[in-house]
Amino acid sequence: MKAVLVLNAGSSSLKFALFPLEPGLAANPALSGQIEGIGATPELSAKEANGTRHHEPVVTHGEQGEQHRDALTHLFRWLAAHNPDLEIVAAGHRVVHGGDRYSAPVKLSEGLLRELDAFVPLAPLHQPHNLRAVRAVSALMPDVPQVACFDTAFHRTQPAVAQAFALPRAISAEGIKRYGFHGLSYDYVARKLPEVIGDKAHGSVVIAHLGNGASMCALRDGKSMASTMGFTAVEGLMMGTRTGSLDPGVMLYLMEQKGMSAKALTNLLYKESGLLGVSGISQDMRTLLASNAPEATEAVELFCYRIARELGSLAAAAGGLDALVFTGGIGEHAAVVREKVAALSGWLGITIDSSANEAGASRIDAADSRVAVAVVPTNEEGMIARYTVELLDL
Ligand SMILES: Nc1ncnc2c1ncn2[C@@H]1O[C@H](COP(=O)(O)OP(=O)(O)O)[C@@H](O)[C@H]1O
Ligand SMILES: CC(=O)OP(=O)(O)O
Ligand SMILES: [Mg+2]
Repeated sequence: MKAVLVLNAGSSSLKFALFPLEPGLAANPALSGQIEGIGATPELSAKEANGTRHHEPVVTHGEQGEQHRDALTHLFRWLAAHNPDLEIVAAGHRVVHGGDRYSAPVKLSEGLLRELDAFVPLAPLHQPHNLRAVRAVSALMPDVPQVACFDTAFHRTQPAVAQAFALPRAISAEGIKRYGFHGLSYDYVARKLPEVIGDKAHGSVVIAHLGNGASMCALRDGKSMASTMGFTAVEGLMMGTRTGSLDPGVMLYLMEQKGMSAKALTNLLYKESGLLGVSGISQDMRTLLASNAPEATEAVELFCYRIARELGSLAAAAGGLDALVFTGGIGEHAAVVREKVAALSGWLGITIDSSANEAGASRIDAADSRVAVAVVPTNEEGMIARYTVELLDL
């Protein structure tokens, strides 16, 4: 089987999928899964298209870089053992940051990798791991062409005003601007949307990608007009462990009055805040929804309130609101979150049908809702496979 391997490498996980190279490229992979717990007790879990599931431990050694390399080596051996006729013809990667220069996927080379290394400080939770996976594939399969698919690329259609900070020109000229992320997800959902909401997909739309990382995007005619994430993936919504937008004065105060270092602040903003920090219980929405603790309820309320606030702002950027779309692990599965956001957004013309919402339907707006409300499962891996095949002309 000739196949495209898709990799989405995170700090402690490596998500993978194999898309058979067939005419029209299958929307669903022959196999998908992840190695989780890299750095602790790594485990591979995978699911075949026919529903067969696999689980096994993974042994890794050494420092972080070597552990990721070991995890990939394990994955390649495992893939070959389970698919004796497998021929990986290309690898497509999620690379979170492509800066200002890349508004489309590109073929990877040594030179490009060095260029992308420069964005590591801008996306510390993602970029180093994304690039490490590319280098590991180069080392293990030097002849396989690789493609970088950027989370930032989809947002390069935004008007300049949506990408600007009110900073002195010299600083802005250095590339300190709003980039936006989760673009692979927005692109996939935007292409799927006409099937779900018809012509409204070409109007003013807001998509809420609510996963571990969470952001929202305003679109007009399927193109990004604005996003809640900015220079880094910490701006905007409250997330699993990230603060989202925070008065910069809080950071100055913590540095000047509390002597907090840049490293400690980075940890605070990226790893100790959000649902985890506010609840003091968990970063996982499922755990919080199942908890009776008032702190868990408060964290969920704040999460939904922030989404509703940003929805008003993005409707302004989109010049109105014809549709609201939920995606990502929370957006797709947490009916309570959708219900709460809708309840706060009645003023925009949003009313949802509670039973459709609880049943997990793809259209959840009530008959008298002016705004269409939809739930569209995202498929970042499928988008990467499609980009890779198109770019390499496979
Ligand atoms: N059935 C569910 N109900 C509520 N939340 C869910 C459900 N399934 C997944 N989630 C939440 O989705 C989030 C993870 O989203 P996902 O998009 O998978 O994350 P990632 O950004 O790591 O890809 C977690 O907070 C998880 O609790
Ligand atoms: C950009 C970003 O936040 O990604 P993730 O949701 O995978 O953390
Ligand atoms: Mg995600």
